[in-house]
Amino acid sequence: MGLESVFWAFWYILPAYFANASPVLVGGGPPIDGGRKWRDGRRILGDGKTWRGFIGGVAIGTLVGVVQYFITPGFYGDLPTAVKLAFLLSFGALFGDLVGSFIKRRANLPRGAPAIGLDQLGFLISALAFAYPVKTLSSGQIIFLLVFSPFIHWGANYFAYKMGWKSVPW
Ligand SMILES: CC(C)=CCC/C(C)=C/CC/C(C)=C/CC/C(C)=C/COC[C@@H](COP(=O)(O)O)OC/C=C(\C)CC/C=C(\C)CC/C=C(\C)CCC=C(C)C
Ligand SMILES: Nc1ccn([C@@H]2O[C@H](COP(=O)(O)OP(=O)(O)OP(=O)(O)O)[C@@H](O)[C@H]2O)c(=O)n1
Ligand SMILES: [Mg+2]
Repeated sequence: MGLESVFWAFWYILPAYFANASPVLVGGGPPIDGGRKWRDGRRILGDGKTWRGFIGGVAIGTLVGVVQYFITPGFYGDLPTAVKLAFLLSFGALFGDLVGSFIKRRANLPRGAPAIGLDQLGFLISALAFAYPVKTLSSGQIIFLLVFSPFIHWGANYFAYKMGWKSVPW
């Protein structure tokens, strides 16, 4: 795959990356599940999934898309398309993150426990699925993102851990 095609794949997915990373810095406050438990007696989502993180992440991811529009207008077509795409990528990423936590809680994993695969790819697959109707990538670009995103995710988490933003490096 050409370098240019790799660049556009990252450019496309950037709002989802920002949406996923932002809650670490802007999250906190009341949890989305309101502290409620599922029928198995464990939390529905857990204290790691908050309204502030979710809404803040969607807002930051969407804003990133707007900034991207002004840098490369041709990539999106027009501003409403850029907003729609960035919103769907961001919402999709954080929705996928919630589904991941739901699955982790059902598997009896405590908040913050690593779930290899789910943690690195859940948000990405969900973001790609939500954004699909507006604009999508070639299958080669999607495979590229699926292969390389886990490394970037691990790198970003390690960085956030070293910065003291996260208590665990995953
Ligand atoms: C403006 C505000 C308030 C926040 C901006 C948030 C921010 C700093 C965004 C950076 C966006 C970005 C390009 C992130 C990397 C991509 C990515 C996949 C991030 C996934 O987020 C992981 C996140 C939460 O983990 P979770 O899925 O378990 O919930 O981890 C939090 C990480 C950060 C807040 C720090 C972001 C990291 C950097 C700015 C450094 C990035 C370092 C690398 C990409 C290292 C590359 C390493 C390799 C191996 C190539
Ligand atoms: N919707 C969200 C998502 C994340 N966060 C914040 O970002 C941190 C890291 O996110 P993540 O790794 O996804 O959560 P975990 O704490 O690991 O919880 P889980 O085991 O459910 O993944 C969380 O602890 C929380 O402080 C948040 O406030 N709201
Ligand atoms: Mg985690």
